[in-house]
Amino acid sequence: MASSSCDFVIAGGGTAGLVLASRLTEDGSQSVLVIEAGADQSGNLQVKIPAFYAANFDGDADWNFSTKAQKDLHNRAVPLNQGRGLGGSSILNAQIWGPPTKGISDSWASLGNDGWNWDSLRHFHDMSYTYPSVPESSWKTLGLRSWPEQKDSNPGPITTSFPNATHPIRVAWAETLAKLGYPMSKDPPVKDRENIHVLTNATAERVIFEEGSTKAIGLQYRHNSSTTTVIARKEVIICSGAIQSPKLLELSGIGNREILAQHGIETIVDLCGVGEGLQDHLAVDIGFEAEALERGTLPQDGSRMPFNEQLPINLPSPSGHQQLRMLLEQNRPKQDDLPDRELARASAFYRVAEKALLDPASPSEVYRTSLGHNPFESDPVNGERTLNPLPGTYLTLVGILAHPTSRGNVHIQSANASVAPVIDPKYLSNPVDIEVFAEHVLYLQSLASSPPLSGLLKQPLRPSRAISYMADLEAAKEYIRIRAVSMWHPAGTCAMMPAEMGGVVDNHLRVHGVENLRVVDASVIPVLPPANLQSAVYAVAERAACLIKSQYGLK
Ligand SMILES: Cc1cc2nc3c(=O)[nH]c(=O)nc-3n(C[C@H](O)[C@H](O)[C@H](O)COP(=O)(O)OP(=O)(O)OC[C@H]3O[C@@H](n4cnc5c(N)ncnc54)[C@H](O)[C@@H]3O)c2cc1C
Repeated sequence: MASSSCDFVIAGGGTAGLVLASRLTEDGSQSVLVIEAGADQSGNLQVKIPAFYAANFDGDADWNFSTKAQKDLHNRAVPLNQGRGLGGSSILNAQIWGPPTKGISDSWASLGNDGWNWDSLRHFHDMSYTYPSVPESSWKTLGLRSWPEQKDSNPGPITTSFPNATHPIRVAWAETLAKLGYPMSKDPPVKDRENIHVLTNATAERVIFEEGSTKAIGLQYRHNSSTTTVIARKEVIICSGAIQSPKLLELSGIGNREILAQHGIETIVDLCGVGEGLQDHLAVDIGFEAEALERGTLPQDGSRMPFNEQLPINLPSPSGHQQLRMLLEQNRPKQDDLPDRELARASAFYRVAEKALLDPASPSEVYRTSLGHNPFESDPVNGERTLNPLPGTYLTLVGILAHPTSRGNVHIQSANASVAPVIDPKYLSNPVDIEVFAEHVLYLQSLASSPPLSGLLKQPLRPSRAISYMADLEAAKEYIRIRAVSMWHPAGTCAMMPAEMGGVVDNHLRVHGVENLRVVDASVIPVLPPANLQSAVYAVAERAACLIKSQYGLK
């Protein structure tokens, strides 16, 4: 077993891992090694163009995970694609940017994480991205009431923009802007630094500890069919994502003692929260046939197009709130069902969800439109994975459950690092979720019947599949059970919370009971924001870099 050394070893060159590597190497005296299991896909055009994101599914850039059969989804196993390659899930994702709400950011602090609230995180959101400047004349067409001036924005490395390229006019618009010299998003020039080392196609297998202690001193990884170690002079930082960071901890002897014993792994630290608290956003779509649209506005060939609008919304009717209050009370985690530590964690999460769901100013669902219909999900009736596009033009409305109360887990099923873990999100296991979701999915039909949208859709409404005609809440629930899919936002499996509440890392993202070991990625996010996850992951990684730099006095 050969070995080398550097200051920081990062296990996982994904979204969070690369932010950390980039920030830590701003100090030229520090050396960082990134170990990434996948390849460098930066030359792959399908990775760079948002509309192609699903084209990478099932290939080399995808771990191609699938959940355990989900009882409340008619025993379906749900595909849970995750990015495998430099950039991690950001190389697969649809590049939608949606920073979290203030309420959810503040809830992270309420779970015992000092310093993790909206006021303190806002700076780290700003550090990660720059928003586009939008002239007032365009606010209306973009659905904006107002837009801050760009001079108020920090120049973060990720340049966000509004969707384009779906209509010839928008294409021309983007080309015109480029010709006029407006900047396009560029990768920050980090790759050429001498103190950053990136090893692709290398899989981290376990953290190495000082003999007889709980101090992490390095990482064992597999590269080119041989096993190698690297010594971390300062820290090992696990950034392997919400599905595989808990796996790496368990393989290293950190986790629930009973689970480790089942696989013959010696316990270094008994930490029962590892792999627990798994949460994810479920989504359901209904495609409606469209009419009276100019040729070219919607795709004629049925291909899937990028999402173009996102609208967070609360429950449609006030009577829904009364029922919701009762439902929430009836389904609180109960002492009889759970051991003490699990009850503490489940109750803390539930309180956050209750507050968010009952807050009329907070969205309980996020709605989206997508041009075209959605042929790539499995057919709920015959299970076929790829459906033929339907002739005609379609607009798909998508509903995403913003605050799931159900929690699941992910654990190893073998001590062999090459074996995938068992992923059990327990989708909809808390009855609150299906009730809230069904009400919103029914509301999608009301939205489609409301002007001016109704004027663009064939009336009476003609959904893309017969099964999506929904008469009532019960029909909507059935539709959800056969059709809901993951939005690919797994989080919470190494939650930032005190150990006595079932947390895995402290508010500096250090693993409880271990020296020189941190986790920095979606797994530490204790409660999902109601929107897409990546902006929260970037902010977490930016903050982690700041905490680490300050601990070691780095530039
Ligand atoms: C298909 C898809 C679409 C999405 N769309 C959006 C969207 O439009 N907007 C949005 O905001 N969010 C979206 N997301 C979510 C977002 O991309 C993720 O939440 C975010 O990228 C997670 O970042 P991370 O750093 O936690 O993990 P990742 O970015 O997944 O990084 C983990 C990295 O660790 C590597 N790794 C794992 N195990 C090992 C090991 N043992 N050794 C070495 N390397 C290892 C992986 O290969 C990967 O590169 C999407 C996600 C997916 C999968």
